[in-house]
Amino acid sequence: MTPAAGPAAPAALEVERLSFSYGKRPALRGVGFRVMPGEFAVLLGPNGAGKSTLFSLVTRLFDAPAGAAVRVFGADLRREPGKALAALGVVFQQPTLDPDLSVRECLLYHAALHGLPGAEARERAAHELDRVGLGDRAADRVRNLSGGQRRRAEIARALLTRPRLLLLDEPTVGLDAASRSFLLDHVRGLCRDEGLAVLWATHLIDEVGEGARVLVLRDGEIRADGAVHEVLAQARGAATVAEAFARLTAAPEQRAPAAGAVGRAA
Ligand SMILES: Nc1ncnc2c1ncn2[C@@H]1O[C@H](COP(=O)(O)OP(=O)(O)OP(=O)(O)O)[C@@H](O)[C@H]1O
Repeated sequence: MTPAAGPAAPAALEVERLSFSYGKRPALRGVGFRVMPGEFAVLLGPNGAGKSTLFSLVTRLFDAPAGAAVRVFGADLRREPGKALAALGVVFQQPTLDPDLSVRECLLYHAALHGLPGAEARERAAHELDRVGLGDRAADRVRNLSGGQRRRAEIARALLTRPRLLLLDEPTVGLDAASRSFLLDHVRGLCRDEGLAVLWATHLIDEVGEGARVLVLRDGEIRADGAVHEVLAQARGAATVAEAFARLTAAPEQRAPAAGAVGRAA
């Protein structure tokens, strides 16, 4: 499915003038961007760029400072937090499943916290676990699952409440190639087939697939924003995403001057 929104439809996520500091250390500086329904948006940034801080603000773990705006499907996070957060699913960077519970129990507990009636919760849990290939592991304790299986269970859990916007903070860290590609395919399929909007934070360039929207974040600033070909152009005509990322995230003294003086990276 292509992004289904017409011109009047609100963005799934709209962030404006978002700044945040830990004490005197700025982590985000005037960040602004949108993610549209059905869009797979990759928030690409090196360690310390501000990705997790951004997630903490969008999920309201931290309050955004006055002057900033975060809207989820048009609902302002500060004025209508219940409405904004109801549309949101999140997979945090640190795993949050209880290792002593079974996979099914983890999902049902989450569903109960969100007020889903028992029968519906059981049906949705079974459906989501099937979709990530864990239907036959529902009764297993989380501690007996591999890292990749735990991530899949976390995604199944995040989808129980049928969010229209899913945030994933470096969901593939520590996973092997097969597990990474399974997760990417599953989530991209949800964007394409169900119109889910996704913000996928990573520092792994190869997770930017075809058709992705790319937001490059460094030192708390958006350095580039657009489709892959637009980001290559914004990086002074880079040939690859890797080259664009290297240029856009280089320290100031390493940035080559514009106007043709730049050679192609290997
Ligand atoms: N709780 C905190 N207290 C103080 N400084 C923090 C805190 N959390 C993050 N920072 C700082 O804020 C900046 C942004 O960090 P953040 O964790 O948001 O980046 P990130 O892009 O998620 O990095 P990574 O890829 O390493 O997880 C960094 O300079 C970091 O040291």
